[in-house]
Amino acid sequence: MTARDIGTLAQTSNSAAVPAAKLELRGVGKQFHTKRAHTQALSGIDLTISDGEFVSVIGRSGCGKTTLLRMLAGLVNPSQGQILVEGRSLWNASTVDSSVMSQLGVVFQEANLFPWYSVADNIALPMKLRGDGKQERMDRVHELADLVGLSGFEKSYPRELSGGMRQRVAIARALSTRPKLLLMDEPFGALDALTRERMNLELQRIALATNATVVFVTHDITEAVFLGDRVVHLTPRPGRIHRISAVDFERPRDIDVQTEPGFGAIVRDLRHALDEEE
Ligand SMILES: Nc1ncnc2c1ncn2[C@@H]1O[C@H](COP(=O)(O)OP(=O)(O)OP(=O)(O)O)[C@@H](O)[C@H]1O
Repeated sequence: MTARDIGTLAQTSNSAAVPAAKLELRGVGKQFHTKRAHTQALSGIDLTISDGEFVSVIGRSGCGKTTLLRMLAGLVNPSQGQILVEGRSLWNASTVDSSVMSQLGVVFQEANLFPWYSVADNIALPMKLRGDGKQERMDRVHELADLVGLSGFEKSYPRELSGGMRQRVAIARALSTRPKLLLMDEPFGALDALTRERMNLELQRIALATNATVVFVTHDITEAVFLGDRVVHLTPRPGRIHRISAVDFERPRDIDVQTEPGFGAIVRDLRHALDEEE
């Protein structure tokens, strides 16, 4: 057992055998103070996410979805509460624990690729930055290109790819260091409906193949329900968890699951809950 395992076990309530949750938020809140406004972006967020779980986050504009994800990604420090990744604190006051950070992969709405790097070099960049050798990087690039359906495009440049392909490069890059936790903020928001549907299927396949734990922010209720094991609905001012809906359909899910009455009922409930906020 490593020192880290011991630390993880020590921080669980039952040190006998219960492993720490993959991700745990305890009383997390965030205020922003600017010259013009004090905003309570999030308040009292309690959420426990288990290993391999896919959690979608939805809510109206301004309810704190991106702030939540940015805190999980180590980009914004919480004003209150604690974020634990496998029992280890991500933030120590305003300082982020880089050893916890290395377990995370992040994908934003924009693919944010380096235009002068090939697909392979974009995918391998996080590995290069942490000092992995060239052969290891090349092997991993081919493995990932295959996983995200980009085999044969390794030497292409971002400008030669479609929007969906660029997003797949971004996903491959985020997966390159084998993160245990994948954080995605509206990754398919800029794509057309059909491409988005295909990307949903791809992402589900990738999440199952890698057993990654995923936190996925979206405005799209159908996408949230299709992908999620649970859907967290945030309400604004301040951003709080309004409710959490479980989605129990078996995986892998086919797009046709969306026509099942049970699926429609979950979507309808969430839509009504969002409408009631008006
Ligand atoms: N850096 C910042 N400085 C000041 N206020 C901020 C900052 N970032 C976010 N906020 C405020 O915090 C609140 C939550 O913003 P956030 O971007 O997290 O919401 P969101 O749910 O992701 O919105 P959208 O769906 O429109 O992307 C908003 O009121 C926003 O104005």
